[in-house]
Amino acid sequence: MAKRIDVADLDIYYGAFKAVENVSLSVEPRSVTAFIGPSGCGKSTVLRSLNRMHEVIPGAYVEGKVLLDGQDIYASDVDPVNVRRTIGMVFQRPNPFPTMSIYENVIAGLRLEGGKRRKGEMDDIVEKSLRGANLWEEVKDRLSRPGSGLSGGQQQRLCIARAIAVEPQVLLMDEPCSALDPISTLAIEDLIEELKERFTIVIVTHNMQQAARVSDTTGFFNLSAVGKPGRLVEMAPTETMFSTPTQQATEDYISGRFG
Ligand SMILES: Nc1ncnc2c1ncn2[C@@H]1O[C@H](COP(=O)(O)OP(=O)(O)OP(=O)(O)O)[C@@H](O)[C@H]1O
Repeated sequence: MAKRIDVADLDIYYGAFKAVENVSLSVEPRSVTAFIGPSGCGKSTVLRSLNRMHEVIPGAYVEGKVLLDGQDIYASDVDPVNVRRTIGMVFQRPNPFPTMSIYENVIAGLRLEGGKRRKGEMDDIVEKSLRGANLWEEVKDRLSRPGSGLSGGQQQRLCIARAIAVEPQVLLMDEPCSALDPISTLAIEDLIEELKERFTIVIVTHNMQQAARVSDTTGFFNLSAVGKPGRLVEMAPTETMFSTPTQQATEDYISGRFG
């Protein structure tokens, strides 16, 4: 079931360096939210703090709150591994496990969870996830071949299938199309449109047309100078952001005057 995210007064650090300051925002269930902004303003850092991936970097930590349907994901009794299962992530470069078959790639997350599942049940999950990622028709006759044998766009859809196989409630996507050609990019964008019926989606993108095409809400991040923390300047329905932003910096960025 898709869930909502509420972030309050979030500061994000890499050791002594405060990379992001004072972010508060909300993400509605079953919606697509895009984070845009110039390089280094902290989009990926904020994204990774939403499923506790940030803290895997030594010395990295956050202050503030991230709530998933009202539950603090940073509470002391919460297991970060569970958080990452509930809030899945797709990365910039497709990263299927190269020696694993397409089939094994899809169920890799389930295998990590342990527990016994019958072969028939696994087959169903593989088919459903690959269908969900719009990849089934292209790979159904070669499920036992290595995932690395697929095209870049297919590999990224395989990674999306792997992410949705564990039925997360939120899907975070960090520039999922930046390594893909335009046709594969459109395939992923169509897929995002379908996935939002089941998942809450947050996507970081450098491509403003992409943000305008796929998202319901857009957040614009910026930083006042190199070495200063990034901030969320403005967040609003995507149409509003691209037609009548309230902040000059947003207007300058979306009209291509900087970044
Ligand atoms: N592992 C790290 N260790 C230390 N500092 C980091 C690390 N990763 C990112 N940073 C710093 O945190 C700040 C925000 O980086 P981040 O990658 O989140 O920005 P971004 O907006 O996603 O940039 P881009 O669009 O270039 O990917 C930058 O100053 C960056 O140098």
